[in-house]
Amino acid sequence: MSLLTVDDAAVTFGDAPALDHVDLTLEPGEIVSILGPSGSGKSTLLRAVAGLQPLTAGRILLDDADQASTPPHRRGVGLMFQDHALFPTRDVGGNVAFGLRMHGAPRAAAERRVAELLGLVGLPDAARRPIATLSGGEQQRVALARALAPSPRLLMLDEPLGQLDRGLRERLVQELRAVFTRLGTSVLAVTHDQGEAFALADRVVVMHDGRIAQTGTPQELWRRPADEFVARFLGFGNLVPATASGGEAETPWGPVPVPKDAADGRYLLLVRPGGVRLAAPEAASLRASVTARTFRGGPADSVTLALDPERGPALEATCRLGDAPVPGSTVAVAFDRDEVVLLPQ
Ligand SMILES: Nc1ncnc2c1ncn2[C@@H]1O[C@H](COP(=O)(O)OP(=O)(O)OP(=O)(O)O)[C@@H](O)[C@H]1O
Repeated sequence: MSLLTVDDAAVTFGDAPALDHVDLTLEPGEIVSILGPSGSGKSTLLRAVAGLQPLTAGRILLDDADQASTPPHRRGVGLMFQDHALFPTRDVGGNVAFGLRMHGAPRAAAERRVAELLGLVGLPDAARRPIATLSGGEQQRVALARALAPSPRLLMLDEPLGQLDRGLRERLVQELRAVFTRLGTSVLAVTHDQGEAFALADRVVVMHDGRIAQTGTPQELWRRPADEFVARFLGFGNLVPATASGGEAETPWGPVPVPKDAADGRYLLLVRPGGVRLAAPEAASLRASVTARTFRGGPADSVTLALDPERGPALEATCRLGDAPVPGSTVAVAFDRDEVVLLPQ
């Protein structure tokens, strides 16, 4: 039995659909990220599940029970928003205990739970600290402890790390995943940041104009974006129209090898930057000049190259720093079949 079932859910403001007949399930213990650009309907979906946004059509089920007549506070879901609004006049412990006391937990039990949660989020001795003395990252952890305290059956996060700087976000997202995995918490998290979605979730749902464009594990989305929108949203740019026939495609760059099992026909062809290889001039038929190179770092000492080929649109390639040609030089380019994806036109 799925924990959450969104069944053909629609929300319309005026005549514009904010949620356009969306189907989604979430299993117990699963962490799902909703990823999409601004205005794609992410928050509307979250608010609908929480009961804060009525549906125009369709159903929300939790543990198979239709929630149409269940008010938000009886749905057993926890919410943590970007603007996490801690109570400034209560100390850390008072903030974390808030939901517990609301649910009628006795004081001693609430205090034990607060101590347990503050330990879990890495602030074991902070219960009596005033909110004003906390850094942004510490406030975020307190907000998380507060949302987790009543043990919601589903925890929903709306851009939970949106206001923090990049380094802190990357660290916190790993901590969040570790905490959720340890507790077995079921999570639905909204973000417009691909890195955050990939680092946090077991499964990512990409939204576009109120619809689900693609659902899959981070690896599946990265390996096989379903269409041009998803590919571009994930940052892929090497896209050209192509006609495939017999394991090869005719493209503006010339012939490109395509997956062996691809049916003949017309496609939009994507080459991931890692599949644009710098080759010996005699081994490749496409020459390109290097227009820029950007050091990305990481364990592979990776560099991104901007290439201007003799035919076809600009190309992006990645290589190791030690192998990277300097801007202004001419290289020969070959395409790696395994890094080519054929998308519908
Ligand atoms: N209360 C409202 N009244 C009218 N239109 C709304 C309302 N709430 C959302 N919308 C519209 O619905 C669409 C989806 O909005 P939503 O906030 O769900 O998008 P989002 O993906 O969460 O965007 P963001 O990342 O900017 O928060 C947008 O076009 C938005 O303008």
